[in-house]
Amino acid sequence: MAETAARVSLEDLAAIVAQRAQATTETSYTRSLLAKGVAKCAQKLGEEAVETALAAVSGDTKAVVSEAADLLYHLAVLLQARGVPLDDVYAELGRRTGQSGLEEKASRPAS
Ligand SMILES: N=c1c2ncn([C@@H]3O[C@H](COP(=O)(O)OP(=O)(O)OP(=O)(O)O)[C@@H](O)[C@H]3O)c2ncn1[C@@H]1O[C@H](COP(=O)(O)O)[C@@H](O)[C@H]1O
Repeated sequence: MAETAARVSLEDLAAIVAQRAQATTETSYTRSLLAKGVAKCAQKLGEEAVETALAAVSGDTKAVVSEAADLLYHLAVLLQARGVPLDDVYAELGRRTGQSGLEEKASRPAS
């Protein structure tokens, strides 16, 4: 019988990325990506976002799951590269709870 892989949460992923940031570029994709700097990490995140969006409209549900996993991993790497704790993102999401997205949009300064 096939073994079921453990589930990995965003917190787990952030912890894995923080730990792999200490590895060598020879042994870790995470470390080698971080070594290329924030702009490269941001580019990878953008690519994965586009690939997730394309998968969503393609009708291939397995591809959506796979690309979304890539996207979350690259988000964790970008947050690590910028030194932004995942907890700060959670706090921001919490701050928005109870307010409709339409209210939030209306409260933004005019650009
Ligand atoms: N979740 C992931 C994960 N998702 C995607 N990827 C990598 O992200 C890359 C996706 O980018 P592409 O498809 O564009 O691949 P590519 O063309 O080779 O990428 P580039 O050369 O452009 O950087 C692939 O190399 C994937 O293997 C990941 N790499 C690592 N993790 C996690 O991080 C852990 C540590 O990995 P290492 O840092 O490599 O030890 C792993 O055990 C996983 O838990």
